[in-house]
Amino acid sequence: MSTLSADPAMQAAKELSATLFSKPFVFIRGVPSLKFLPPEGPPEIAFAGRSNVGKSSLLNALVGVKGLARTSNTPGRTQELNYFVPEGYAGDADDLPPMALVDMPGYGYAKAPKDQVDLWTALVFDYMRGRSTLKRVYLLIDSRHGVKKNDEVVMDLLDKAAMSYQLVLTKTDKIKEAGIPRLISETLAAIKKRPAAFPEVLATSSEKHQGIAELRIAIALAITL
Ligand SMILES: Nc1nc2c(ncn2[C@@H]2O[C@H](COP(=O)(O)OP(=O)(O)OP(=O)(O)O)[C@@H](O)[C@H]2O)c(=O)[nH]1
Ligand SMILES: [Mg+2]
Repeated sequence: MSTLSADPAMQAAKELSATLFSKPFVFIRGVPSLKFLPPEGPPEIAFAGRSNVGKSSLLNALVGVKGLARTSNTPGRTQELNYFVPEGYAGDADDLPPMALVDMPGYGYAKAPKDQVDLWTALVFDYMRGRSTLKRVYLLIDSRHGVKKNDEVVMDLLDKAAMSYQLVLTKTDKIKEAGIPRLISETLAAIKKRPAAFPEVLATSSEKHQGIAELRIAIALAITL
């Protein structure tokens, strides 16, 4: 047995991830501006990244429901902070879901007017800076493009806010499998000196369902921190 699987914290996270993702998830709220945020309650996990990087697709792969979060070829599909929770909780103070997943608008290029994109970016940045129940931001990076200038800006903001984040490579089915380990080490090198970055990079493909079990376990660990 490897040291990792013998680790009691890892074992507990595996069990928690199995429980967390055993129920169907439902959409509960779209938040167009901060004043519509739900009261702070369950631990939140949010997905950030450039437009079209695959945030909504990754959320769907995590919960196992195609089309729950709306996806599109057109950058700028997700336009609000969209909250998803496991079903079966009333949502009152004494019956809160164990966590909420938050799909967010992308930053950078989108097929939408600039003013609109600026508003989405401000919404995402303000939410990530100021939400005390936000446990971790998953910052998605397209495997074909790597870390870009606007990802660096987001990481600067998260480091400054001391908001924990972890990088996730997406769409690995679009690159040669042999190139993945090198891409992971290059990405790790890019975050080495960043204080709030989790020192591990996950590689995923929502299309091929790769890296999804690992991400579920990482989320289970993150919400128990
Ligand atoms: N090949 C491949 N395509 C993917 C994968 N994940 C997402 N896509 C495609 O990439 C496009 C964008 O996916 P979305 O999930 O909508 O991306 P997003 O980051 O939510 O985009 P915005 O909401 O516009 O910021 C869609 O055409 C998806 O089908 C993947 O793992 N592999
Ligand atoms: Mg989206």
